[in-house]
Amino acid sequence: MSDPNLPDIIYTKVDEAPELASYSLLPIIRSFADAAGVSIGLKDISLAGRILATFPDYLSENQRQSDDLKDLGRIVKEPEANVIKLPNISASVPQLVAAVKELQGQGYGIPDYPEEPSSDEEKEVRARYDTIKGSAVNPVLREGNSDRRAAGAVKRFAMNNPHSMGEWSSDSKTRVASMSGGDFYSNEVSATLSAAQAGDAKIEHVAADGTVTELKSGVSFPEGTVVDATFMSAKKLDAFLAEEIEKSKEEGVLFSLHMKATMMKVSDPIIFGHAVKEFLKPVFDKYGDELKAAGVNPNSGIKDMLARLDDTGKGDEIRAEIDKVMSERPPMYMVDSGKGISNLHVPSDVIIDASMPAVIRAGGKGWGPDDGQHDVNCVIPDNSYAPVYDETIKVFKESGQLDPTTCGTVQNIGLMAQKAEEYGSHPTTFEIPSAGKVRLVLANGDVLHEHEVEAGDIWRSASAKKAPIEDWVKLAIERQKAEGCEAIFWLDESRAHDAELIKFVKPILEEKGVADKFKIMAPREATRQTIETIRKGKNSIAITGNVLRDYLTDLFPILELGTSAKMLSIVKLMNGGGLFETGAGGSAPKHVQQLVEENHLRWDSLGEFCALGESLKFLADQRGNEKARVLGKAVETATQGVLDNDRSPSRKVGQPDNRDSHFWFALYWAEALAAQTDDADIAAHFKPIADAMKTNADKITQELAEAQGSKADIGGYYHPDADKTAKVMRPSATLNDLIG
Ligand SMILES: NC(=O)C1=CN([C@@H]2O[C@H](COP(=O)(O)OP(=O)(O)OC[C@H]3O[C@@H](n4cnc5c(N)ncnc54)[C@H](OP(=O)(O)O)[C@@H]3O)[C@@H](O)[C@H]2O)C=CC1
Ligand SMILES: O=C(O)CCC(=O)C(=O)O
Ligand SMILES: [Mg+2]
Repeated sequence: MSDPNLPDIIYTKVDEAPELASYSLLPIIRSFADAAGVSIGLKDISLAGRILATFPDYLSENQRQSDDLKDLGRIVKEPEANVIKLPNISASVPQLVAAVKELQGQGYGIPDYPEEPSSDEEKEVRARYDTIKGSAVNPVLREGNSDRRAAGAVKRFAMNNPHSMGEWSSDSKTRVASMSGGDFYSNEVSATLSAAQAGDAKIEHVAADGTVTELKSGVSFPEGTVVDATFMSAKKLDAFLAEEIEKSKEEGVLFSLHMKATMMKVSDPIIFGHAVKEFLKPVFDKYGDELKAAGVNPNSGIKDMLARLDDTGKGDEIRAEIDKVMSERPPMYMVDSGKGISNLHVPSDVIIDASMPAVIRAGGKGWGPDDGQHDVNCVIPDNSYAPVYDETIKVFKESGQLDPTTCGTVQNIGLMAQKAEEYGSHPTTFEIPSAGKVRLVLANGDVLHEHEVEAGDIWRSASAKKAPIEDWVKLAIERQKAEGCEAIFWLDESRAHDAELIKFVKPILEEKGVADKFKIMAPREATRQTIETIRKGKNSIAITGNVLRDYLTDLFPILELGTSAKMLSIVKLMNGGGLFETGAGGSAPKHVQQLVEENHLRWDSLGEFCALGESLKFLADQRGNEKARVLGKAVETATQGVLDNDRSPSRKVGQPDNRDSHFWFALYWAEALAAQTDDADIAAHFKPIADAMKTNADKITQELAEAQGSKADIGGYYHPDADKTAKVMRPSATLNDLIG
């Protein structure tokens, strides 16, 4: 083994709801694994943890913490890697700023986040914070492509216990709006590099007067890399937004914007900022200078803007103007209508992968400022992937919503390894300072791509390396072979990047003699075809690029299972290790609020159970650890037990929650271990534990129930107090004794 100190399995410390759940679940996992000699390590990839690890020079000795993300980034490249990754916060600027403030309040002397860095020191601090911002963990850990699907048992359970689905009617006014040109889709160019073109490339801006400014150098492109470049025109974006705001009003629907400001951390907050400015245009026209002087950055949303109004010296006047403009605008899609939090308040509140499926599942309805449900104009400016939602909505209007009791399932094989596609585009995305050209110059001096741009345009280059692309096609072939069902490469031959990928895909399929088993279809056509397939009760495999991986693994699970939390999410690391992600959803901030207010945690850990089972099985296969196999098989039985006996958490206070589901999981796990005959020692160890858990089941669930109903103090949001949180999340003394 390359690293003798590597634990058998590494679990991850994260944020928000999944981290709260870990306080209860991880002690159970550790105690069971320990009995079978399987070691479980822990690495901190939480937002707060990453901030502290980035600023050791600002902290006292005992406050410092190791850079676990860096360690993990190394570990996932080792063949023995076996990591269970829970979802962490991909922080928007407001989230990052809030986390910094909380840590400062706890006595950590870290610097403020410089919104507009001017001195060298501020620029250095800002550069460090920029490494923490947005999707900063996944691109590092995902050194493999993605395989996401619902386990058979989970899908069967959903068919027998369907979630509610809103009804779609053919006269719904809900629709998707995208730009008619000038977007990333229409400006994209792409090429695959030859050996002569490989090496370190650079990106340059050439101003109208010929001045050349280097935007980025040392962008490493090995031979065979697919290199794209594209831009979104700021002018066309603004005109489009203005038109859609007007149209929403005329059509009597809610205005909504769906972006991925967290994962697409450079481009999407800028697009979000354009929407804020356009929606409040009269305010910015009138008070632009004052707002700028007060540090208002539209990319951070209306909430941040409101908080800074008093610093303008014209707080009341501007507030009145905002209210006036809002009353003239179409009603906005709300995040929390009760608290007046709109779609444009915080860039990370409405995240497209979760938000669009929610609208679609609800029959095309969103919440308006009047606390009522209405049809929505779903604005998704770029056309690269918007057609998926547009077509889903069209199909549902034509022939109704899906029936979860009969529909088949959509699995996904997603290209994401080694920062493929948009994941690697953050350092090569720029808001253009002045009109001119942007060009991408290769190591040999070739100008590979060039665009005429104007000030404010958003230019970006993304790339995908050859080895990950080939690995992705092979993974798709394996999966199709295992399932024998329809398999579609969601690639659009009229899109530059996709056309390059198709040049890789076709020869591999031919060479392996499986070309007849696969279709290649543009996202819109693939959406229709796939929905038709699953409507007939059959299954389909969607083989997609990185962004569609993200979108589809929320969209279809939310329609089929009611949530993406129940997905099995496996990343076969390219160097041989395994990364087992828990579910396909996020970190559910709403769930934390509920815990703090009424001590009920509705987070469903089914994703964690599935990942644990896979991780243990992988340990057994990879290293011949037969005790891990015994543990892993029993995890599957326990997961089935949680489903069969309806032990998943409920949404309402006073009913069993996340902690109850962990107790039942532990009981079923112990029973399965006691009952198995592959390892007598393990059976003997767990027999008394299983018996004691069963005998005390009433007492334990009683103790858990008594904890609910009042406020819970966990001593922080981004950096909760470990002792307080453990106390809240482990309220049953009887269970704690049994776990030991
Ligand atoms: N690191 C990662 O892999 C990912 C991180 N994120 C991050 O997570 C944060 C929140 O993202 P958001 O888009 O709101 O998505 P979430 O998936 O956290 O939340 C959307 C909704 O999904 C439901 N949900 C998700 N997971 C579970 C679960 N385990 N049990 C029960 N219900 C669940 C909840 O619905 P309800 O409230 O109706 O119960 C929740 O409110 C952001 O910071 C984002 O960047 C997002 C995706 C992946
Ligand atoms: O990397 C991110 O920020 C989000 C990832 C995500 O949503 C997903 O993988 O489903
Ligand atoms: Mg996602």
